[in-house]
Amino acid sequence: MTNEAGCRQAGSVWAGHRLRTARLVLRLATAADVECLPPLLDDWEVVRLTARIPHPYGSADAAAFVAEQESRRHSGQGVALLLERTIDGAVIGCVGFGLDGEGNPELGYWIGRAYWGQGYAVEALRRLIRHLFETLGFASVWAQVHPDNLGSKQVLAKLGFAPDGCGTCAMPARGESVVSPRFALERAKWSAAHAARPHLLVVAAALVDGDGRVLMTTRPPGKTMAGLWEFPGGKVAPGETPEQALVRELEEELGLDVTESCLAPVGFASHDYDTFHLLMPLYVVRVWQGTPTPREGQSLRWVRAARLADLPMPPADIPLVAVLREWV
Ligand SMILES: Nc1nc2c([nH]c(=O)n2[C@@H]2O[C@H](COP(=O)(O)OP(=O)(O)OP(=O)(O)O)[C@@H](O)[C@H]2O)c(=O)[nH]1
Repeated sequence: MTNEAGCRQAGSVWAGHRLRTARLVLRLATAADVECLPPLLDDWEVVRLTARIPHPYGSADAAAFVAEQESRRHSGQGVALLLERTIDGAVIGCVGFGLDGEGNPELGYWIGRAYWGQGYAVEALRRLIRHLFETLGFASVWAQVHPDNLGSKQVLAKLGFAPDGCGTCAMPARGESVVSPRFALERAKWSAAHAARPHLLVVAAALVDGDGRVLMTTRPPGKTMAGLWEFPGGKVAPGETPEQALVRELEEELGLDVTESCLAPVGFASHDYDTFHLLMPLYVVRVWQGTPTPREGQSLRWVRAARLADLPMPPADIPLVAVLREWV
């Protein structure tokens, strides 16, 4: 766990973890990623304020990056994780860290230009930071950004980082060094904010038809995780029982009439999203009045239980797929 200087080694603590967020999987790069990196990184606007990404950027640079990251990870210098979108498997950017001389992680990140302004950097870094503090036990993390990189400063502010002086930042790929502001986040501050995240009670239904297929719906445009496939349902309102909430939600979302007596609880999701903890009982429903009609712009699909795992879904739903296989 520690190197000769007494520092924790990144390679010895990063055993290939894949981290999930609401919309992303954070994973190590492999040789199969070499072709997807140049379309994202051969873009001056993306790389001009970064320290080490060459410009122009081609397949040879991507292959060198993948090889270098493997050796950095194994030698305990740092870890880079590509951001893969759950909905379509597209690689959209990268987050990572390198250990400084005192063994503290310094964060780095970039997002492909087509994916700017959608909260992906904050979402991915929030997950990485949580892993660094909660699982790997680091005491603080820091980052240094080019003075002109306003977007990057905003990302760090949203994550709770505070200014922490200035330092000279070598930018070998740009052929210069720049005096840049530093930002830091201590574990105690992060822990207090994280502990204050709310619990959310949501209720969901697996509507099962006569052929044993389950009705899945996409999250409507404009909602969090839009486009991912989920079980119909929604938040339990104050004063409602979960069953009452489900009867209401199925009528609002799908125009279906179910009575509470038709609802059979079969399991629940307890998922710690980075900004709230979800508790979601799942009910199997086999009897209803009406034809499922998308009333909120969602898509509908009847899916065999054995094929549910093929759909991109919120991370909380993944364990429920196995539960449903036993019931359907
Ligand atoms: N309905 C539903 N929500 C889910 C599932 N999985 C999952 O993580 N969630 C999460 O649970 C929360 C439900 O919120 P929602 O926006 O659907 O609730 P709602 O219909 O009451 O929406 P509203 O607050 O816009 O009125 C969201 O954060 C959603 O991402 C699922 O399978 N079904």
